[in-house]
Amino acid sequence: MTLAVDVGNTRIKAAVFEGSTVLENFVFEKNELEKKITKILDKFQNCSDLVVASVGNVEKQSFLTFENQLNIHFFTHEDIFPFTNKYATPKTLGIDRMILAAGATLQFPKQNRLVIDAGTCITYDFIDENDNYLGGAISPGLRLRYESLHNFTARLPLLTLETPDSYIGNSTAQAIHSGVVNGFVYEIDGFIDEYRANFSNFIIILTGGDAEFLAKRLKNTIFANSNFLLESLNQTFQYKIDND
Ligand SMILES: Nc1ncnc2c1ncn2[C@@H]1O[C@H](COP(=O)(O)OP(=O)(O)OP(=O)(O)O)[C@@H](O)[C@H]1O
Ligand SMILES: CC(C)(CO)[C@@H](O)C(=O)NCCC(=O)O
Ligand SMILES: [K+]
Repeated sequence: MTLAVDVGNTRIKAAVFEGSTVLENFVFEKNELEKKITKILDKFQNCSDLVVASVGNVEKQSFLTFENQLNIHFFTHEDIFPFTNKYATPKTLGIDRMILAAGATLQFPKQNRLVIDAGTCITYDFIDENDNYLGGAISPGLRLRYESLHNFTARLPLLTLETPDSYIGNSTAQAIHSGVVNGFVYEIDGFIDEYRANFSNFIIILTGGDAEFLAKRLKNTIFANSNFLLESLNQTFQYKIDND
């Protein structure tokens, strides 16, 4: 059994895997890390490996208390990945994006792949059919958009996610919901159209905290898998064991 842990910018997500099957999913805050992992390992005593991808400010040291219980693998740029990294600044590429790209490469061999992760930030990652990771885009996520409108203005209230009535927002609240939600959807549909115009034979993977909300609203029909990062972590770890 493997415990996969994804330390995002907002919260932590984890899953226990038996082979490629998820036994249970967990979501928690950074200050609960040690307590929650202790509880998970109490429940799943057959866990032999703990694998981590962290883009938050949680470092490897935070997991060392579990070192006598199981093997810990904290993914870094030094690991072996199933794609060729063509990013001009490979060392600054987020480890979450590398894991997503690895998962896409392993799960969908020999085709063009676009991974869209709608989390704190929206990230776009493109891996071509020859397994070259080319890059993509980073933009503010849904909640970040609501918060920035409020934080950087005097008069805009802090709202929480709501489906707008129309693209023509007829009040401050509706104008904000339209700007944030419709803007978000138009952005993603726009990117997908651009990729479709330039590449054939490609698959889109949509994941992240806002994936399900988003999937229903896109003009392009794509399948959402909120667990894709955790599944990819588990798979990339297996790939590492097989290829190291
Ligand atoms: N309980 C929740 N807490 C925070 N965000 C949530 C929650 N439920 C849904 N969301 C949505 O999820 C988005 C954040 O996504 P996610 O949880 O994947 O981010 P994250 O933990 O920072 O991970 P990453 O850094 O990998 O994006 C927010 O834009 C928000 O709209
Ligand atoms: C973009 C985020 C914040 C998304 O989680 C993360 O992947 C990150 O911190 N990336 C570093 C910059 C880059 O990927 O080029
Ligand atoms: K993200």
